[in-house]
Amino acid sequence: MKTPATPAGRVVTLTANPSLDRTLDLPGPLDRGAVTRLGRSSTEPGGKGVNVARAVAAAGADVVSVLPAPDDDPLVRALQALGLPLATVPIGTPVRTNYTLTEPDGTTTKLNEPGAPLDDAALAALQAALLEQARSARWVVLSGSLPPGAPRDWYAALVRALRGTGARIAVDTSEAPLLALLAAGPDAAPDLLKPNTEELAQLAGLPEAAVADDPDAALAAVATLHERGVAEVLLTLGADGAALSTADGGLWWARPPRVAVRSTVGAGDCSLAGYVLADLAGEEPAERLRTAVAYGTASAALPGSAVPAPSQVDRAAVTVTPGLPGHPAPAAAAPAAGADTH
Ligand SMILES: O=P(O)(O)OC[C@@]1(O)O[C@H](CO)[C@@H](O)[C@@H]1O
Repeated sequence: MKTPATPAGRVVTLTANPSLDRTLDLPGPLDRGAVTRLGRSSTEPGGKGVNVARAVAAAGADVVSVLPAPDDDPLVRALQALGLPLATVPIGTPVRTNYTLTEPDGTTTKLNEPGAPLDDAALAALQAALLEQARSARWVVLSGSLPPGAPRDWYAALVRALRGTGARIAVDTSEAPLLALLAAGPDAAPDLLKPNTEELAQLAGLPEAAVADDPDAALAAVATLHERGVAEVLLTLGADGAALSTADGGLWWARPPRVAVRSTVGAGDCSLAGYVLADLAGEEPAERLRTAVAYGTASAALPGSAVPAPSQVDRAAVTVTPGLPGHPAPAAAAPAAGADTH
């Protein structure tokens, strides 16, 4: 496995619903109804696109994070302190706070607020800021839930508007915005979609276990995404790593090493960042997948929403094989390395 070249090209991320991520470390299993004395707690800038941007920036690549927030919001100040290039659209409502409860065995519980509502003017300003930044981009990453006020098919409208820029488009979302995106037709299909098994099941109209436990069902659901115009599907599989399926028939599975999981929050975002970084470095699909899983694994070993530096990412420890040989069911109970439940 050769050392990847330096990533070349600009990445733009959109986080329409950013967050401050407040992580509460529980001393034991969550005791519902009781008073718990907390150990460490911390607050980090978050939101899926923000996490992708932070990981891309940590790798030294050119990135800008587009998001709505008041100019003096703690999220903006935290990202400025990290030196992350920002294109913010000012709004009047503070950024939401999302809560993460982590238990000593790695179990992670997320409590996400709905987010600051965006009116039509804010949505138009956000789209304009995105298109302006995307003009010089190799990749545009649209990530996370949509805030109150955004139409559920907004990502579809953005993909259509972005097509003229020539940038490759990745989308990572769930529930209604995901369903609306895939229902919108091939002209709204992103180049890359990053579902986890829960999101793939939402798309297939099946319970999660039906695709998580049955590779044939998962592959059938992925095939329908290609039929709807999605070129590449990066399917994150939690403890089992990830699979990459390409519209020209390529299929690989990457298995992570086992590591002690601190927090799975942001592991999927870091996987997506790794994939994009490898693409910017000119890597072939199987190596893009390897890098994605290495980044997701490194993220899961870090606390809260922390993103890994390249020195913490071990690509050589990830095994990539064609197809889905001996595909085991993802661990249902205990989260493990690379787990992507959030
Ligand atoms: O509510 P959404 O937008 O679906 O997800 C938001 C969020 O859970 O995603 C990130 C982890 O992927 C966190 O930084 C953030 O709190």
